[in-house]
Amino acid sequence: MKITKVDLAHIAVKPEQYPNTFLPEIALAGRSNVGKSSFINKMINRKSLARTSGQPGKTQTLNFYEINEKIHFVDVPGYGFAKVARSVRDQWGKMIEQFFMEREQLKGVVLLIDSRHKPSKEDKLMYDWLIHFEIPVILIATKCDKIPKSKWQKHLNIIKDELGKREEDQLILFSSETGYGRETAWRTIQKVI
Ligand SMILES: Nc1nc2c(ncn2[C@@H]2O[C@H](COP(=O)(O)OP(=O)(O)OP(=O)(O)O)[C@@H](O)[C@H]2O)c(=O)[nH]1
Repeated sequence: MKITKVDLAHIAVKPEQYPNTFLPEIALAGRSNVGKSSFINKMINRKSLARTSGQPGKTQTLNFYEINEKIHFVDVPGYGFAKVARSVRDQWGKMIEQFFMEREQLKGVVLLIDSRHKPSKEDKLMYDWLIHFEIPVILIATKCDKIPKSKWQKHLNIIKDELGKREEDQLILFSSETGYGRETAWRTIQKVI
């Protein structure tokens, strides 16, 4: 996928602030620190449009990135970060749920899982929740450069088994360091939209 234009087009915390366009939207969800911002940056070939850091829990709003004037990536706050106050987490939960359930332009959710670890309880809840609400889901196993290639299949199998992955859902190994999986991820996203 050739990227010609990217803008951080909108930042929203409530529906009145969602962009007033009909572009198809793909949301990015995952545990805090899973590599969501790095995934976005790699997909759009930018070093740091989406902010990355070693500091979990920094994305607190719905961030709409407009790509090639054709699609929005929507970065949502990561879940499972204990240091964020409970009241704030509850607010994020409501904001994300409302967006996922009510937004007509939303065509699917990319759910990022750290390829090194077993999916967490929250990863499983999120996956089941998306299936329950019939939202198409693409699974991305992040940071695969951190495990030896000989163990990739084993780690993929663990993710599949732990999540109870459905046959029809794609599970794609990805590295923001090397760009591995980028083309497959774009192809899959284009199919979903
Ligand atoms: N080696 C390696 N490190 C990665 C990769 N993706 C992300 N990281 C590192 O993991 C850390 C977290 O990455 P972010 O992209 O900021 O994670 P995030 O999910 O956006 O974090 P939140 O905003 O807290 O939700 C950073 O130190 C990244 O450099 C990857 O594919 N390979």
